[in-house]
Amino acid sequence: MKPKVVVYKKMNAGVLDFLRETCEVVYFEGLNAENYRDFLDELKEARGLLGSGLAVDRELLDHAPQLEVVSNASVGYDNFDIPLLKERGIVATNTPGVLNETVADTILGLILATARRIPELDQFVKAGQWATVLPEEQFGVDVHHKVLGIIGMGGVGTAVAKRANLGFGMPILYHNRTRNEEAEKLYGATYCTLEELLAGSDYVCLMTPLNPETEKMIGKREFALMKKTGIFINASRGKVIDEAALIEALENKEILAAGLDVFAQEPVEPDNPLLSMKNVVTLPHVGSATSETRIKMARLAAENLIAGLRGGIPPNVIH
Ligand SMILES: NC(=O)C1=CN([C@@H]2O[C@H](COP(=O)(O)OP(=O)(O)OC[C@H]3O[C@@H](n4cnc5c(N)ncnc54)[C@H](OP(=O)(O)O)[C@@H]3O)[C@@H](O)[C@H]2O)C=CC1
Ligand SMILES: O=CC(=O)O
Repeated sequence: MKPKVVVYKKMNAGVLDFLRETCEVVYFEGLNAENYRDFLDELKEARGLLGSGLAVDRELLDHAPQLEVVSNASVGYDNFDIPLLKERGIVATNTPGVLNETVADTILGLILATARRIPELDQFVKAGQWATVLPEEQFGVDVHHKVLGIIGMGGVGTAVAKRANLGFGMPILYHNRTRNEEAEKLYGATYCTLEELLAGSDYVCLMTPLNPETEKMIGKREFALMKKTGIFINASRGKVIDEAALIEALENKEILAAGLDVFAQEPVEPDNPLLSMKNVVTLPHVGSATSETRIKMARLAAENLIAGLRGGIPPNVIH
């Protein structure tokens, strides 16, 4: 008998067919108030769960007594209660690697858009306000050859360093808990403390996972350490920063601008002060959102799920 798996996120048809070769798939294109009860009912006999973003915690797991594998179609797994999954012997997996280049493209887009004020000037032109040669107050700042600090030089961080260093001639500072020799050798990245990075960078790019150790790791003290001309970029998770402290730093002109793909609450509340700041460029958590990359992530998530259900060690098991 094929193992029953529940997919709770819109999936590419080819990936669903691939899953159906070995599994009985119950498919929810998305979860909402109407179908959530049915979803919980389906979990009763599910041996696998595949999607992203849903809190896989005690409340959910209590509805899923047969669960063997939870597979995220994302690299971040802050939605998983890892200690509880371990306690229950449930294998957890994610999708690192396949999205690095796409997310790095998005981050370079945020850096350029913020520094050169592209969305703001786009609005200015479209509103018919371009009447004369632009005054200096509307100029941007250079990106090329400025110092980029990367907090979290992992898969995505290294792909950002490659673009910034080889393409834009940017010297790279980075901070991790451990050294990244590849980034040092290939992109001349210099390892430093968090404080040295914040004080020495023109652009600070945050790319760590969200976990109890990193939650609010960037707050009032850290923004105060940045240059007044510094630009802050976050594509990790909104809760890795103290969002109120970022708002304050921008309001008090302690930093110049910010580019954000992620927020403490998603979708972001319409009255969040960040949304009314001209010097803040926002995206709706789309770091990896190209069709090509999302298919690769879905396929990898499906492969992880199947490997786990077969009793093997999936390629991307979370330890
Ligand atoms: N906006 C989007 O669409 C996307 C967001 N993400 C987010 O970005 C995160 C990173 O992705 P990815 O690069 O693939 O992950 P990796 O695991 O490859 O890299 C994470 C890096 O963060 C460092 N790190 C972890 N903990 C700390 C800490 N306490 N202090 C300093 N550095 C730390 C790690 O180094 P070390 O262990 O040595 O400290 C590592 O270099 C994901 O977990 C996800 O939350 C990822 C992809 C897309
Ligand atoms: O946010 C996206 C991810 O893959 O993590």
